[in-house]
Amino acid sequence: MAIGGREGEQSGLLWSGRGGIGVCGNFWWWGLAAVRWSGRGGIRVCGNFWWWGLAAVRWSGRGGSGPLKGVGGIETCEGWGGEFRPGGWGWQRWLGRGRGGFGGGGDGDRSGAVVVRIGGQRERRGGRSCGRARNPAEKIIDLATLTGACVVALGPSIAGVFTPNDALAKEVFSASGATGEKLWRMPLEESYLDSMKSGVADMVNTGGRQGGSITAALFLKQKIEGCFELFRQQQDAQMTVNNTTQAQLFEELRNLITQRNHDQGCTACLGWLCDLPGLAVQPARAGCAACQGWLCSLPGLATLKPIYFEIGVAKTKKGKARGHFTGREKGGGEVLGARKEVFRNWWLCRRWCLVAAGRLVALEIWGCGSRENGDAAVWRGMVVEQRSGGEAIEIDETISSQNPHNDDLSVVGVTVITGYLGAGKSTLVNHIINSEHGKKIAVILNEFGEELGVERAMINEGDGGALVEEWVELANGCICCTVKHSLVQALEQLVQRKERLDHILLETTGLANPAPLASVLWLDDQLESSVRLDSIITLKQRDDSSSFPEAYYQIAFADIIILNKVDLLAREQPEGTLEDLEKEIHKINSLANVIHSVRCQLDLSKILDCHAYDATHASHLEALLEENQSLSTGDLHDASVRTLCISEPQAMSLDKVRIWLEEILWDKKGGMDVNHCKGILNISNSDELHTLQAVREIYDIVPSRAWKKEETRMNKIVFIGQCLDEEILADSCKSCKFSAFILVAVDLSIAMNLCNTVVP
Ligand SMILES: Nc1nc2c(ncn2[C@@H]2O[C@H](COP(=O)(O)OP(=O)(O)OP(=O)(O)O)[C@@H](O)[C@H]2O)c(=O)[nH]1
Repeated sequence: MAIGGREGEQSGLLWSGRGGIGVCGNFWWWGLAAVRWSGRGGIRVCGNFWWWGLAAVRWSGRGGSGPLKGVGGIETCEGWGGEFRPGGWGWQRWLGRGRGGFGGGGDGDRSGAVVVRIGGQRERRGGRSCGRARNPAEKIIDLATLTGACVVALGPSIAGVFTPNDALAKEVFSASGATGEKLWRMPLEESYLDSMKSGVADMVNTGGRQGGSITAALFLKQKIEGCFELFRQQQDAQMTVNNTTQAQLFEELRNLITQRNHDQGCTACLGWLCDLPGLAVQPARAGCAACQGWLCSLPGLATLKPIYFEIGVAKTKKGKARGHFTGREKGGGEVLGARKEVFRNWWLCRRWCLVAAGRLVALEIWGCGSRENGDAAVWRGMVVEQRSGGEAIEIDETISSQNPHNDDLSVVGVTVITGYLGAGKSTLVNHIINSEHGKKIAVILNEFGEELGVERAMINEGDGGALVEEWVELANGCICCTVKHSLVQALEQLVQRKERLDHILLETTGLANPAPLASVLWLDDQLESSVRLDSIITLKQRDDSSSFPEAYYQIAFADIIILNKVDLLAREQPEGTLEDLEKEIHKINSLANVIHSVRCQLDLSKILDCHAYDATHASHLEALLEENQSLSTGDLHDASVRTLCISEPQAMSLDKVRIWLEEILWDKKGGMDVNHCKGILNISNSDELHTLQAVREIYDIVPSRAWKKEETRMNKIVFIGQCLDEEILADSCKSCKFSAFILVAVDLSIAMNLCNTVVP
């Protein structure tokens, strides 16, 4: 995107690309071999500058005397991408959308807008603080995969170019002519913006499948425009700090850190971004520059209070100062278990990304976690590092602030009740609310418009309706697609009630696919959300034919399957039918607990408070995996949904497991489509058994308990999905074995050639 410069100003060029933890963290740590599909833009930019040596980068933004022309900005999207947050995908889970999405929509990569936006601002700030480049970058080239839609349109060898600026297009095309890189100019069809209207965010981040790369580009354009004008106005006001010495700047940062009011920032940045001069593009109360209020207005996300986290500073052999993860809480004890892993990974990622930027930089580490006493907390540490290898300064003020919203941390379990048409969902809801359990239960019903009120009428809520604390009807669409936002709002209202609920039942339509619901409800423990996904229950009856794909998915994602109407089965086909049905279910999902019932009359302890997605629930998971030891693996190339179990005795590297899983879950390695996945892992250098859970592309690996002495340490993973290939899974799994050697491969890209050719 080109941003028009001021009169008389020499223009700078900013290369921008999105990076996330799956990308940059692994990338810098494990080498380029770990590059993920998503976020490659960031990698391209990193790669260019890394290849030539960071010393070559001139942050003046005008080429200067360095061999590279331009400025590289790898912006790491926190909050909206979820990738940088402790716990990995937690934020996305809440948002319930794809990678990097921060408007209300399905696809990711649009966070490039924020990348470009903040990147542009930071470059300006970087220039200012170094006292060199007073001009901002006037041209920005954002390298983005645009969710891959451009590859669908143009194939793998031609890159699409979107810009409203003909001069910049000409420049880029002349560079492409010189380098032999193939580019094709794509239209920015403004009328497509109509498909991106949102009732929740300022716009959705995707217009759907059609014209996917165009709507992605429009989204970027939309977000960038206006921002720079605002920034320019602010910059004028802030020029006074241009000549600030570095010592003053440290002081300035230190003051900002200690003085700011964290209640003003959102949980994406806790005011860090919005308070820094030049980054506050809008008032903090409306959200900071990182999320524009989108994250902080979501339920459950504005409930964290910050505390301080210790970062050590050491000198490298070359005398360069570098911060390092100490594993200690400031003034407190050791950070343990899941949090330690989470923070360590996050730290690695953040450190590398920002140090790689090679300028005066504030390194920051923060994240969400539970303290042992149950308080919600955000951990924060900060190191300010000098650009050219000078002394590092550790800022050691402890930051603490009270959180007014976080008095009650009890979490309400949500049971999703799904099942094909007429399978008995309402019968089960009826049974639950009419049973003796002493719980305050709310029911969320999802109905299509024409059925409005019918479902509710069919449920007998006792005399005067006293048995149900709250009814919420989500009409006019299926909960897994069109009314997902209403679901979030409904949950928010329910958990904010004065009187706490004990449980929420969510009855879907017969055609719902539970996967998107799981991604909305399955939250990170660290996020301290007020709701948690307790389990997905699927009602199954004999007549649910396998020819209905929804019925397949409902079984594949289920934690509990109620084989209902067994009275009819016994009456109509007494011999062997029940066993056959059970076998059929187990072929699809051998991890689910199958319960037989007549009119859903069953023991509630088997279906409520199952904690199927909790990190602490390892024993149940282990038992399930034990039963799956002898799974049949025949007939594996069949496209139907089925279960496959692989095991590997040797310890695995956690980072490699993540890379491996992401290739399977995100990139669909070997054409496999994994719906659901559970496992226990033997992680190298750890005495704890780790559990793995995945629903679609969302996954979680957490340490669960210490390995027992008498136990044989083992990795065992069960996959449920389509086109599963045991050979590919087992072979590729071997690549996760812990090894001290790392292969680093360097990928030269289109961006690399262009970067050296485009004259800013
Ligand atoms: N014989 C028999 N009938 C049952 C059983 N369970 C439910 N039914 C009946 O099956 C019919 C459908 O049950 P519902 O609970 O309404 O099923 P549902 O899944 O909510 O249906 P939809 O919302 O239309 O998808 C009702 O007439 C129930 O009385 C059972 O175990 N045996």
